[in-house]
Amino acid sequence: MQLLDGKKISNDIKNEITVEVQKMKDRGEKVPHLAAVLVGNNGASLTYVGSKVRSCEQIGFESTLLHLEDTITEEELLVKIDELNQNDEIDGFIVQLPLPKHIDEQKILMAIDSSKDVDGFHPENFGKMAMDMESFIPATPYGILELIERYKIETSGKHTVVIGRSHIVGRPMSILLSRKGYPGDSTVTLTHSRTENIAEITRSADIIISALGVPNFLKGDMVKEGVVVIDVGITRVPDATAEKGYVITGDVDFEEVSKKASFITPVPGGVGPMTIAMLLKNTLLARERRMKKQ
Ligand SMILES: Nc1nc(=O)c2c([nH]1)NC[C@@H]1CN(c3ccc(C(=O)N[C@@H](CCC(=O)O)C(=O)O)cc3)C=[N+]21
Repeated sequence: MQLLDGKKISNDIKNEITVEVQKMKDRGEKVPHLAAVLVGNNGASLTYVGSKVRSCEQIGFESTLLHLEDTITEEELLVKIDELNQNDEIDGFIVQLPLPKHIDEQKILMAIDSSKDVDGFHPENFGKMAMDMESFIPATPYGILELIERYKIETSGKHTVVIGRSHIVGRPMSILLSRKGYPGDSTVTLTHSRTENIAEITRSADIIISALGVPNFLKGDMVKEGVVVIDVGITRVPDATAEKGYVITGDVDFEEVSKKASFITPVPGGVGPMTIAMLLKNTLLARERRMKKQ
């Protein structure tokens, strides 16, 4: 069994981006600028947005954090988004999800200028991705593609089983791995909460990507020998003995499944850090594309 070391690969990618930023500086060009919009004080969201901003500083990007009260109205938030759309200093921005219940998430995502949508959540980017056109690929699926490539995992003709049909991970992942060329050409099965006999399906999988959010869902008897397992789950499970009062737990029973897997991601240290690295990569791409247009 070999670990798919997201921590290490994400650091490699950050170092590669740092080199590109330095070249931009040397040429006297503007460096990439990422803005993050955070509404309210959700604990996990604060952690993630914090590490996005810190990563920007590490690699030499400019960053702006727009931290808004959870009492903000949808209309007021739309005004903030339009300001970011218009602001020429900002190359890309994200609106951290989930949003408070009184705000229509779809309406907000639709308001983001697609050329600054470094999360790749706007339907224009989703459609372009599905049609192999230039777009922003959502950071988590993009990070999984990078892991597959950098560990040279064969995908052509393989049976890939995706668990979970979210717009952010499962659905785009199923499209990306069935595209022509590498890392694609997979025969993809997209499974979800209504899937019957899921263990029968996962047992026939060469590659399993689980983005369900149910701790320790995938057990040893649900996979075949030699399977490649990518665990996107990151649930905070309360644990009084843990330093922070919780442990981050994946969808995969690592203890059992790692005994049969050829490759497997750890949680934490797998897909999570890759998500952040690919958000930075998308921001670099946004800057480069904007510069070309000028
Ligand atoms: N607009 C938007 N874009 C997102 O990309 C987005 C979002 N909303 N909402 C929430 C999810 C989740 N997400 C993670 C990013 C990093 C880690 C990460 O670095 N995880 C570490 C552990 C971090 C910890 O201590 O919790 C790891 O797995 O090793 C996890 C999850 C981005 N998301």
